[in-house]
Amino acid sequence: MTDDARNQMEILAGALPFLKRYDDQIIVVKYGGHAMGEEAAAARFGRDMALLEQMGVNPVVVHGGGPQINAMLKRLNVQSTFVNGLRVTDAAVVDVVEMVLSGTVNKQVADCITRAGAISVGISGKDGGLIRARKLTRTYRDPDSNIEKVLDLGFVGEPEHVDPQVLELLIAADIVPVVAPVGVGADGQTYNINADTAAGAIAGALNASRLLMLTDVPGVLDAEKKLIPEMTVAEARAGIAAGWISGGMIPKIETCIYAIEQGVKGAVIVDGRVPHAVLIELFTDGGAGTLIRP
Ligand SMILES: Nc1ncnc2c1ncn2[C@@H]1O[C@H](COP(=O)(O)OP(=O)(O)O)[C@@H](O)[C@H]1O
Ligand SMILES: CC(=O)N[C@@H](CCC(=O)OP(=O)(O)O)C(=O)O
Repeated sequence: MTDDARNQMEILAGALPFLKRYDDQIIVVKYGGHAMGEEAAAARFGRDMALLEQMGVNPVVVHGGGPQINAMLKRLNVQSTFVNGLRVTDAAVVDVVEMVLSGTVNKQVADCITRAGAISVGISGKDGGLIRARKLTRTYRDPDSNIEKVLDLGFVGEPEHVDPQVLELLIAADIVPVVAPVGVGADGQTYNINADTAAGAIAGALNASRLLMLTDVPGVLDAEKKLIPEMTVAEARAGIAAGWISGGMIPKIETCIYAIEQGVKGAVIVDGRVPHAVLIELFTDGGAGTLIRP
């Protein structure tokens, strides 16, 4: 037997306790638009999801697509801005968001997993009554008048109710579900939901054992830009208040906190650019990225 073969078998044997831990468990993976990157990375992600399924773990993918939406808005000459990491979404923008997320991106992600040998089906939060949404209302304190005001982000939604039945049916049939973060209101209005928020709500409704947030940074970085391997909910909240956690990292951290409060056992922010980041996180002692804990 060669050294390579022996190493391979050692790695496989080392993964055994972790395989037992995650056997038949649901792992929700948020696959960010920035993490999708080039074709080779997407193919690798597809293979990792197919491998998890083969190992008896049940991955559920919730994807983003912020950069992909930006590119399409630019092509169509439609303007949009962000406030606290959320896209201000008017009627024209929501049409493009739905087209890109539920269309191109959703099908691409499911296809990567299917081509890697699993069966994957892409749906949006509008399918099977998965995500009923309501308009997101946020308040902020106006610095000039010091008065609390309502922030209107247009058709940005938040999950009001998640019915995981359609996902449970797919999981029971050994199909890997891929979800686009688009929801529908009681009145039929389509809402643009931040993908992190959607992933957290789905992880909570499915009682997932892990929520993994794949992005394009090594994890949460401190004020000196050093990776924080582990942080408490209180420390994360302090980082947002102090401002060294900002932009797109805010909905990510808030989602991790929400998921933990819903009973998800661990929420981790992982660098999706690192090859096999999900497998390293799940099947090694050291893990990867930043673990948020109660
Ligand atoms: N403390 C922090 N640690 C790491 N990233 C941060 C932090 N504060 C803000 N960010 C920003 O958050 C971004 C990740 O969020 P986002 O761009 O929305 O990712 P995704 O598209 O993967 O959801 C990083 O690229 C970084 O610019
Ligand atoms: C309300 C809101 O901001 N929605 C996001 C949905 C996509 C997303 O979250 O994509 P990433 O995970 O790649 O950032 C948006 O319009 O960009």
